[in-house]
Amino acid sequence: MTGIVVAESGGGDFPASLTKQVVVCSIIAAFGGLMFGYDIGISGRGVTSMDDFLIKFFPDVYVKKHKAKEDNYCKYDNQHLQLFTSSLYLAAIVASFFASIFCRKFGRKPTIQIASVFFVVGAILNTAAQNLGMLIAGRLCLGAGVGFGNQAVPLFISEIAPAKYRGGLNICFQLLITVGILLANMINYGTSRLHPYGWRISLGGAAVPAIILLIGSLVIVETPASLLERGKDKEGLITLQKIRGVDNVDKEFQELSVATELANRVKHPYRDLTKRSNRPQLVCGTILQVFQQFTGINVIMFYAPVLFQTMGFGSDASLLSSVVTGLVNVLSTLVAVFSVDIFGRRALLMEAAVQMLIAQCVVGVMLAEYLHSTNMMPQKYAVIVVILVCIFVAGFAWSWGPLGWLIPSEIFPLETRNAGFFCAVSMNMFCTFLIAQAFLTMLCHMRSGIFFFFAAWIVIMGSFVAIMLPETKGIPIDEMIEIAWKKHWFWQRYFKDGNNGKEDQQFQDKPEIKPLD
Ligand SMILES: OC[C@H]1O[C@](O)(CO)[C@@H](O)[C@@H]1O
Repeated sequence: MTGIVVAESGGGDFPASLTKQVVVCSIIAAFGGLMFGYDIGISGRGVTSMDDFLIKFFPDVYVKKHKAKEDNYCKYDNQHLQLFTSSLYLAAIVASFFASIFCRKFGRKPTIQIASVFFVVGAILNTAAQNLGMLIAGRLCLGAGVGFGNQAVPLFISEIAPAKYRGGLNICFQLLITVGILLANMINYGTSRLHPYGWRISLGGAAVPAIILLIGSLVIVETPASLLERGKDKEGLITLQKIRGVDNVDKEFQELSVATELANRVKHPYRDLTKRSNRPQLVCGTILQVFQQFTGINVIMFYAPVLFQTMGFGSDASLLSSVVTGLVNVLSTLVAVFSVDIFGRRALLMEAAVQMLIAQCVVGVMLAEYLHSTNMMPQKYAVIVVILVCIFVAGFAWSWGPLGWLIPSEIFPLETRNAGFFCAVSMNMFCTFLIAQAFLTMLCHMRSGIFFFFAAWIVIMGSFVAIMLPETKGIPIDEMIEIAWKKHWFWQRYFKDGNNGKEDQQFQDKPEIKPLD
């Protein structure tokens, strides 16, 4: 299996202008992120708090919700309801494994096309759903789309972007995820008044970006790296000239060829990944995804309306509050686009950890205080909780959200980058599934204590970053081992053998690249 091939700038003297081709192709591909975000926003934050939807598919929850005496914390504790949200992530884990193989064998473009077909079918099944089976089948299709999309889109964008713009473009994937969540929240707000089929419009809305992605994916280019990886050198050169907008791309093409050649020498990247010298990147890359999810962000993303209703808000106020947090999410992710290369990764992650910790603890205390005694939070305190939730979401959105994807994409050496990135993506999906499946039950049993549970995780992750995570800002990817890992007080011991930590002879000599005629 070959590795991801992302051209490095080396001296940064490749043609670096952002051409129309790159911008258009990136925007089209990023619709994969928008689809992912829309699916996140539509399920937990919307249709599951709509009565018409509950009556049709989850009548038990509907009855419980409207029982005056029912304990607020347990109103929505229903395994089927949670399965509706979390089934998507199970499908995504399985799909992303197959997607990683498909992506290497057939290219990024067909992988994105398959993702969009899954998205369209899933949206149709969900809109037309007559029973729970059909609903879950639709979610599974959407999950398969997420698996294929999330594996291919970040790769696709990274591989066509000029090195200088890769960081910013990479975060645009997360930015579109947040836009998708917000759009879904706004649509939910409108459709919740359309009885009895508003929820069908919400679920059907997913078909619009899916169709745009499907049509758009027919016109995007294949990445030069993927073409080279599959032996189509001439096509790779022509595509590179096309996306850079100049004829002279020799230097970048040469480096790309060297990188491909090196990556192609690795026959078992998954086995390689377990080697001692790859352990630091594997540990940090995957644990960041665990941490990203255990901030508790998806409690807000999936269940904010449920949470706000738990505090005594009406349905409308709950959905509106979700729109507000969704907007904060988008705007704060924009902050990350511009600040990540100025303040660095560690500073953003640590600052946000403190911010999120304070917000979680105060919300926990307020819920414990007011919901315990009255089963209904006074309005002015509920508003404070919404503001605290916004502070929490802002912290997440300019740190753990985008950096959870960016850091794993920049710390692995080329030859294990594909395998390493797959581990990170599937870990993200797995932890998202865990939270989606368990949250409502946890809320019922742990009550306001759930906020302290996530607060404890935030202490752990903040400490991990402070002690264990090297700074990667501004370091060229191919110098990451020398500058970031070998100088780190702890991780340096993994690179003691003096050959860049690579134990194989295969990496000792650089391949010679034959010129193309
Ligand atoms: O913006 C919040 C969203 O971002 C993600 O963490 C993906 O990076 C999702 O799991 C979450 O719902």
